[in-house]
Amino acid sequence: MDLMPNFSLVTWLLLILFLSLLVLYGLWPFQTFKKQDVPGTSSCCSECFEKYGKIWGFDGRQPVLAGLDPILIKNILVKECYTNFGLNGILGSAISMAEDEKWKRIRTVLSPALTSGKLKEVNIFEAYSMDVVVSTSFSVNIDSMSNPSDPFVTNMKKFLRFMLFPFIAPVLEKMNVTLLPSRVMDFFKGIFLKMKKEWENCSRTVSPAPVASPLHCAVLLTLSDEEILAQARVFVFAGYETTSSTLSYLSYNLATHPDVQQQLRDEIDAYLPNRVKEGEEMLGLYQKAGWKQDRMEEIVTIPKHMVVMIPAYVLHRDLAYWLEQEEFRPERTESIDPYTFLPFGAGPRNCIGMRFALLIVKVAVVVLLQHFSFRTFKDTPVRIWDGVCGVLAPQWCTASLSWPGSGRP
Ligand code: HEM
Repeated sequence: MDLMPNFSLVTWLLLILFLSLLVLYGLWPFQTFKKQDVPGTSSCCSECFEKYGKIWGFDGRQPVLAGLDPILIKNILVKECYTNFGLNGILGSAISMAEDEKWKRIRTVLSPALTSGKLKEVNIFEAYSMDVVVSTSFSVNIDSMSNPSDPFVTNMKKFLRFMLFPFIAPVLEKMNVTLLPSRVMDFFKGIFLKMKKEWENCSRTVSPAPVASPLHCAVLLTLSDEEILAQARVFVFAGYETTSSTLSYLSYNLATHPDVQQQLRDEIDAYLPNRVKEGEEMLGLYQKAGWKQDRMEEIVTIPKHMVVMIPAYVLHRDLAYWLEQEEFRPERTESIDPYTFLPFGAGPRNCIGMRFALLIVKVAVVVLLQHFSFRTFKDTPVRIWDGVCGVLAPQWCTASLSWPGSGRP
């Protein structure tokens, strides 16, 4: 008796194709973490945590290892200097995408432009995030609040709508495709070429230049046109959303904590009775909460090219490191372990714009509090954070964020 069904050749081929795809995408990719006994999206055990510390994996075609252990974080961010996921095309030369020697060269050129000394020369008084970041990246002054239809503002918004899909980047690379709208990119290129001419003229005639733009310095140094343009774009991209959301969250916290707001205003009035002064260290945000560091008992081998993620949101709420981690407590000013508090990353590839961002935020808050008060109104939500961490640490991110074996309630 013939046990094989009487399928046509095409049906057999489709069946084989289906089974191969199932193995390739549905079964085989989910072995990476299981093989190493690392807790993954498909497995969870407190013994694994005790064995390796706070790490877990997201299985799939592109396995992603996530970790909260300060030793692991230090190794990745400092010792094994990592690279970000890549992008091709016009952003391929941006500092945040560049790798190895190319990154070193670009970082060396840009870093001096963002030292505290240089930042003092930048006019940031009209600033809020977009205006400041655009003026420092492209040396173009915009007033996005009064002129929302300014071509620079509209193109900026289109540019910022663009989302990054790290896992398809290699495919796009091969196809030489970029996700950024070319019309928007051409707009920025036009502005850049115009500005470059002015910078070159001004560097020959006036010294120092009227605007202390990082890109001005770059023009004077060694980057190619394509590289300078990529940095301008990425500065806007990296600097706008981050500083504006920091300001939004800060104003929310000040509105919901009127006592803290009053204290801050009193300090501002005491230090700056008449005018705004830049660069004062006024806002300390977190403190180390007297935690005992867990040690990784066993070594996990991280295969080459595996994506490693450090979920800062979860790290900054881990009860092992922070007391009352959900509370806005600006008086947390004690020394902080650099690897459990990573608002600007750590190591050689940390945020190059950190000082600049802090300056923008501090000056904005000082000016605002000298003139206004932040208040809640009846629809202001009491909690705005719920729901994020379940995505980042699915199995262990419970309401109390306590980890197996973390030693804290
Ligand atoms: C509150 C505001 C900001 C926050 C929270 C922030 C945060 C960060 C973090 C966490 C990283 C490291 C990312 C990683 O580890 O891969 C980073 C990198 C970077 N940031 Fe910021 N940033 C802010 C503002 C800015 C500003 C204003 C600029 C531009 C002037 C900027 C430019 C960059 C660049 C170019 C990198 C990549 C550096 C490299 O790869 O060498 N950031 N930022």
